[in-house]
Formats: sequence, structure tokens, C-alpha cells
Amino acid sequence: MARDECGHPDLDPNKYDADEAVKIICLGDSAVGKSKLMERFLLDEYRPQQMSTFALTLYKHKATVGNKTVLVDFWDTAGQERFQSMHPSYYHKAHACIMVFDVQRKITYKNLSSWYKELREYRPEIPCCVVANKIDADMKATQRSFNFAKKYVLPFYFVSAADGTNVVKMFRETIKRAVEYKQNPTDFMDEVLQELENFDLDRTVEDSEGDD
Ligand SMILES: Nc1nc2c(ncn2[C@@H]2O[C@H](COP(=O)(O)OP(=O)(O)OP(=O)(O)O)[C@@H](O)[C@H]2O)c(=O)[nH]1
Ligand SMILES: [Mg+2]
Repeated sequence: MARDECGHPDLDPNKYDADEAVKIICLGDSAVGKSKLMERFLLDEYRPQQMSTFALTLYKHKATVGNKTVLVDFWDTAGQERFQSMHPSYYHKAHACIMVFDVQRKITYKNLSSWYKELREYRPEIPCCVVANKIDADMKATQRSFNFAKKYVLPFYFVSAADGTNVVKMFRETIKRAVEYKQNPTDFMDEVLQELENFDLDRTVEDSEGDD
């Protein structure tokens, strides 16, 4: 696979006429609705059939944050029945994470701690949010309290991929946080990467100025 200057295969903002590029990953047990949420946001479409994600699906999306055009790479993978580790490359250089559970299946909420633990092993500092999906099927769920998000001070959303409740809001806020993180990383390695990217950009500008 071709690698670009940011080190991501295909995540080169110049190629897509964007000012910035971010990678957002999605975690959670199988069948919690990760793929349906992406479909709802990206295609404004919801097909109710069950089809588990096989390996990896990548979606590209152009967003606007402030006055900047942002290229977003969404990574969607199958959540598996029991918790199993993701391949480290899934986490590699991610700028934000969406963690999903199904309000109708308690086990998927319980398993958030395993997902979160693994996320923090690879990406200790990136923004992460917790998403309670399928509230259309259980409206009472919104009255229950889910303390996981409070415990780790993470934004929390009640959503429905089926009827669209809160989906756009959740994705937009996550994209914004991903961009903020990329521009002001708090993880040492990410700071270095951002410096290198800025350095490359400066050099490109200087090079093109030299051409005149
Ligand atoms: N009622 C309801 N059902 C939903 C909602 N979102 C997803 N589903 C259903 O839940 C099932 C699983 O959805 P997927 O999006 O495929 O789940 P996933 O998390 O991507 O699953 P894996 O790819 O196996 O990890 C499908 O049958 C969907 O129709 C929702 O908001 N409400
Ligand atoms: Mg899926």
C-alpha cells in the first residue's frame, strides 16, 4: 500500500484537497451497531439486515471544522462475540475513538472496560466517547445511568442508528475533538509526529517559493 507523508496509507490531505486529515476508530462488541452508525452518518441510510463486518472497512469522509476542510478516515472492524484483541495497526495513529454498546445487551456495556483498557495501551491520550446505541428499541434506557463514561470522564451519547437520534451530533463532535487532538497532541510520540508533519509542510512551502 502506498504511504503518504503523514505515514498513513492514503491519508494525505493534499490528495483530497483538504487542510487536515484524521483517523477515527470504532470499538465495541459484535452487533452493537458500529457499522450501522457509520452508514447512518455517512450515507444517511439504514438497512436493517444483519451483516457482521468481516475484517476491516474504511470509509472516507470530508468534513468542515471551523473554516477547515478535514479528511476523515473511519475505520470499522468486526467486534467479535467475546472480547478479542484488535491488531495493533488498527490503533496506529488514530486521533479519536468511538466506543459503542447496545442498551439492550448488558454484556456489551460490561465489555467496554476491556475495550477501553486495550485502547489506552496503544493510544493513552486520544479523545474517546461512549455511545449507547439502539435507544429506539428501548426508550427507557435513556433514564438509566451508565457510569462508565463518568468514571473515565468521557463524553456520553444516547443514539439510534435506526432513527438517527444524536448520530450527526456525536460524529461531528468526535471529528472536532480528533482535529483538536491532532493539532495539540498530549502524547509525546504524537507531538513528535505533528512536528515532523509541520516541518514537511514548511519545507514544501519553502520549496515552492524557491521555484518562483
Ligand atoms: N433497533 C435497532 N437496531 C440496530 C441499531 N443499530 C444497529 N441495529 C441492528 O443491530 C445489528 C448489528 O448491527 P451492525 O451495525 O452490523 O453491528 P456491528 O457492531 O457493526 O457488528 P460487527 O460488525 O459484528 O462487529 C443489525 O441487525 C442492525 O439492524 C439501532 O439503532 N436500533
Ligand atoms: Mg460491523
